[in-house]
Amino acid sequence: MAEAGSLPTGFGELEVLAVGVVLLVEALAGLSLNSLTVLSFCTSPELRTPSHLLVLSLALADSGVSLNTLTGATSSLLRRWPYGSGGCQAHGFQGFAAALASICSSAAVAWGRYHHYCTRSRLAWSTAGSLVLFVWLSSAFWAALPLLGWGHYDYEPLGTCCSLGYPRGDRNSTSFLFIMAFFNFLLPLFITLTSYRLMEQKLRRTGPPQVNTTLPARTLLLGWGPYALLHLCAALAGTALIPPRLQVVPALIAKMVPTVNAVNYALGSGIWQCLSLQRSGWDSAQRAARVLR
Ligand SMILES: CC1=C(/C=C/C(C)=C/C=C/C(C)=C/C=O)C(C)(C)CCC1
Repeated sequence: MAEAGSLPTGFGELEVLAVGVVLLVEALAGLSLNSLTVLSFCTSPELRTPSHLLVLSLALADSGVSLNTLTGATSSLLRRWPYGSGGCQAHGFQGFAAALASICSSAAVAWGRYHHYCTRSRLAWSTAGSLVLFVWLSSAFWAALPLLGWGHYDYEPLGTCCSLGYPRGDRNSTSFLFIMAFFNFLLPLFITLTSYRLMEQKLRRTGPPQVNTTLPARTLLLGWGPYALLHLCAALAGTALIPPRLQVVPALIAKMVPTVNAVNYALGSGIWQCLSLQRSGWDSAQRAARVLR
């Protein structure tokens, strides 16, 4: 990690500043859009349905990713990590748990939509609730393992954020990477792809589908795939051949996912519209009250 006030090796002054600014923009966009989604749920009773519960879980996970990004942005702008090694472990755990919850919640939303459009039965509260509980417990479980010695958390190349450390070429971290990636990336990606593919086939007969069936899987693949690729390269060949500047890119791409998700899921399923409809409802009620006074 960089000493206080000095630049991390491989980075210039302007680059550290640029990464800090990009992280700040990503964090603020992700936090504000996902807070809007959470606010819509709190204020609109019509959104309190089992399928929307899955979207709420995704918005909460994405808010967690954005909050983690905000910490990374502020320390990048400070050019040092001010919270010590305990803070690094806590930051790594929080960001990784939120990232896994986001990936798995996307798969849960995809399955929920498949259930909604392709089966005749309604999604029950107990099913949606158990799914959300499972997603969060499983994410916390996988994110706790590096704290317990399987895998590890470490500083990212810039030295101002912490995340899952690269495999060190030993069996411990390599086995963690492959098993974790199977359950938390490949499996959710498969569920997402299959659910939307089946939905497309079914809905093609009844007209164009009402939801975007390609963007969620693409977001998972393009948003989190570079992280997976970087760690895979590190496991197979080490990081000596990957320039530090290139190692920062997957994190910058992944931290854009909360914003893309908020726009796709909330806008696509009319969640923010509920908020604006309710506002206009309040406005007209207030206007009516003023007329009556
Ligand atoms: C290695 C690896 C992954 C790593 C994810 C990480 C390291 C996420 C960290 C996210 C953070 C810190 C977000 C903060 O805002 C994935 C994508 C699960 C896919 C499988 C391989």
